[in-house]
Amino acid sequence: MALRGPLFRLLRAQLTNNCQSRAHSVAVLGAPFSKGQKRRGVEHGPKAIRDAGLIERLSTLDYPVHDFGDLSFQHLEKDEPFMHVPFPRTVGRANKLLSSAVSSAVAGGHTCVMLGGDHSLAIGSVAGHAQQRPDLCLIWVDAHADVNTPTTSPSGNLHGQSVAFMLKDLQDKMPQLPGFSWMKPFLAARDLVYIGLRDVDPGEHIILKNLGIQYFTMKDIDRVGIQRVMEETLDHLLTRKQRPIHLSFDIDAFDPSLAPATGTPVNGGLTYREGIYITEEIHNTGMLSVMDLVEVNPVLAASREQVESTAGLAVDVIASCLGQTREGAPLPFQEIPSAKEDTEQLRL
Ligand SMILES: NC(=[NH2+])NCCC[C@H](N)C(=O)O
Ligand SMILES: [Mn+2]
Ligand SMILES: [Mn+2]
Repeated sequence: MALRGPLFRLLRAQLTNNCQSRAHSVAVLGAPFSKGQKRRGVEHGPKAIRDAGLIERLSTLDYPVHDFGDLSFQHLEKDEPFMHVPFPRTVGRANKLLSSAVSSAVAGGHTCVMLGGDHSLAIGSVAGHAQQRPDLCLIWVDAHADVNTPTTSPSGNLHGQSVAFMLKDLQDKMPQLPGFSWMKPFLAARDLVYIGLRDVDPGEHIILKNLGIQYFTMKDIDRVGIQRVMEETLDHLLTRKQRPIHLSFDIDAFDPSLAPATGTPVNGGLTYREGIYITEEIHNTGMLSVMDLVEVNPVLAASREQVESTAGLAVDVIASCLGQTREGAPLPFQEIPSAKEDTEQLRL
């Protein structure tokens, strides 16, 4: 008997899930770093996320999980600002170190989870990923576009400029910053999609429009819904070919009522369900290769509960990227019921 219809789809989904979850081990890499902005505390993000039970949660998902601990970053004493950009050499050096660590994790066959730290770390994380997978595409989930250049940046902070370092199309707008001679821009504007934007600086708006970057603001999500946004995102990035996804997830994409412990909160953010829908859809592509979870700052929380809810949300996002579902875990391969039993169950 040929297998067709809902039963076939169920079995295929279970087999795919099993193949996906067995194909990769997960490498967790902590990046306790805060010099991409001026507030203290975001360097404690990796500890807060681990304390919220990350490793335990990931080990329920049927992957080998390797926690590689935290990288150790140096703060350089002599690090004069470049224009109004603070700590350029410290940020450049930290990202160089992170890029080799991510590159090795990917080369070692792991799906890599980078815990920040501030969002300037995406420079090293995506660059290290691109060393191994030059064909990657980037999904940036954030209230902010982080695509300022040193000239357009209102704050000077490098966590608001990460994407500008990556884009080949912005090369002629980027001065050579001390600390960054190790990297060359590697990303085409068409290989990037933003989701969740609601605080975009004037210079960033011009860059998004001039380069024709695909982006979905919170207003777009209000208008068409998160399902359509994800369909369009994945069509845009994966239709021409299947390729590795880098997800850079800034916790401030969520509404501040859900993620209060962060440095640059903006009202009107993602709901819990929108955020988890994004990560479920990314997991379902089977193409997630590296993810960043950044900007959890326990020091800025008003209470212990706020630290726990923000870090707990980070754990939920990461677990959902790696296959935790809202419909229960897929059955292990051996326990898939026989076709006959299953047909009977479906009839019930
Ligand atoms: N990763 C972040 N939280 N970035 C916030 C950036 C805020 C502002 N656009 C700036 O460039 O300073
Ligand atoms: Mn942000
Ligand atoms: Mn950001």
